[in-house]
Amino acid sequence: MRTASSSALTEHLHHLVTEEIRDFLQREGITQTELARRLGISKGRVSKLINAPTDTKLSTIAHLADAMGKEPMLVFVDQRREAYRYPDGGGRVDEPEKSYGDRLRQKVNWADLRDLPVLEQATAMKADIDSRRPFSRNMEEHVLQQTLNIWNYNSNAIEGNTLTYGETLTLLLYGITAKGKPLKDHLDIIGHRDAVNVMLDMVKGERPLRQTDVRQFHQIMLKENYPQRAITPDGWEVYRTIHVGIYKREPNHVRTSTGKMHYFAEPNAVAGLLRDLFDWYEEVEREDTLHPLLRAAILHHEFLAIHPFDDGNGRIGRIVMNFALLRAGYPVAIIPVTNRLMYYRALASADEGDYLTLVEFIGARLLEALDVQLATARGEDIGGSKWDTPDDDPR
Ligand SMILES: Nc1ncnc2c1ncn2[C@@H]1O[C@H](COP(=O)(O)OP(=O)(O)OP(=O)(O)O)[C@@H](O)[C@H]1O
Repeated sequence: MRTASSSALTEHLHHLVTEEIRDFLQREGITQTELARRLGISKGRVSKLINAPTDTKLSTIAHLADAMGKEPMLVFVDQRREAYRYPDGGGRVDEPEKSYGDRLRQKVNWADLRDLPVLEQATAMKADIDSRRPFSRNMEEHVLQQTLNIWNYNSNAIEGNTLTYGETLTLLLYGITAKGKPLKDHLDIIGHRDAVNVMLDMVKGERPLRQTDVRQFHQIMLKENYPQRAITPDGWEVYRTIHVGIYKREPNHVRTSTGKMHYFAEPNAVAGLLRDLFDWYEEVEREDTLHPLLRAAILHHEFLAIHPFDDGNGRIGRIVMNFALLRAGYPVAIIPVTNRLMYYRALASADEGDYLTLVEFIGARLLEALDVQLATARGEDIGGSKWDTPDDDPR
C-alpha cells in the first residue's frame, strides 16, 4: 500500500534523478536535444523526465545512466524525521523545512558581522593590490605555486597526515616519496593537488558551484575506496569503507574541545541541505551584498555542519571556502596546522551560532595572504616569509 511517507520518498527519488540529470547537462554543456538523441527518444520526453517526472521505471534510469556514461547507485539508509539529532536533549539546531537563506538570517547576527574591521581591512588591501596590477607574471605564478604547496601541506597535516612540509614539497616537485611514511599519506597530498587544480579551473568559469563539483573534488582527492577505523558514539571500534565521491551512509559527529559530542546532518538530509546551501551561495555571490570573506566563512562552516562525506570533509570544506575567496578575486586563506585547535574552537562557536570568532579567524588568515600578495605586487622578495619555507614540521 502506498502511504503518505512512501509517496514523499517517491517524490524524493524523482527529485534525485532529475537533479542528477540537470547537473550532468549543465556540467557537460549538453542540451536536452542532445540527450534525447543519445537516448533515442523525443526532446519532449526528455523535458518531461526532467520537469514532470511520473514514476520513472528502473529500466529508464538504467538507460539514462548509460547515455550519461554513469553508473546509478542506490543505498538504503535509516529513515529519520529530522535533519539533525540532538543526543544531549538540546533544542533543534535547524528547521529543515525553511529555506537556507531564512535559516541563516535567523541564525547569524549579520549586523555584528558586517561591522567587523577585518572586512574593511581586506577590502582596502585588495583595492591597493588591484591598483598595482598587472604585476610580474612570473612572480605571481611563483607565489601561487608556493601558496598551493603550503595549503596542501597544512590542510593534510590538520587531518593527521604525517608528511612534513619538506617531504610534501619533495613529493610534489620531484615525485620522491618519504621513506617509512604511509602510502596513503602520499596519495592524499597528490589527491589534494589534483582536486585543487580542478577547483582552480572552475574559478575561471562562470558556472555556479554544485553538488556534483564537491563529489568530484572528493573523488579526485581520495582516488579510490579505502577502509578506515572509526569509533561509534557508544565507543565501539569499527572498520568502514570510505566510498569516494559518495555521501555518507552513517551519521557522523565530532567531540569538541569542551568534550561535547556534536552531530552533523543526517545522511538522508545531505543532498537537500547541500542543494539549498549552494543555491544560497549562488544568490549571495550574484547579488554581491555579503562581503566575500563573510560568504566564504559561512559557506565553509555550513558545509562542515552538513559534513557530507565519511572522510575528507575538512579538506573539501577548505577547498570550497577558497573557491569562494578566489572567485571574488581574493587569495587563498591557509589555516596552518599550528592553529588547528583555535580553528576547531572557532568552528565549535559557529555551531552554537557565534560566527564572529570564525570570521575573525579566517579573516586573519586572509589578511596574511593579502600581505604576501601586496609584497608580490610591490615586487618585494617574499623569501623568509612563511609563504617561502615554513618550519619543516612545526607540529
Ligand atoms: N565543531 C565543529 N563543527 C564543524 N566542523 C568541525 C568542527 N570541528 C572540526 N570540524 C571540521 O571537521 C574536520 C575534521 O572532520 P573529521 O575528523 O570528520 O575529518 P574528515 O571529515 O575525515 O575530514 P578530513 O579528513 O579532510 O577532515 C576539521 O578539519 C574541521 O574542518
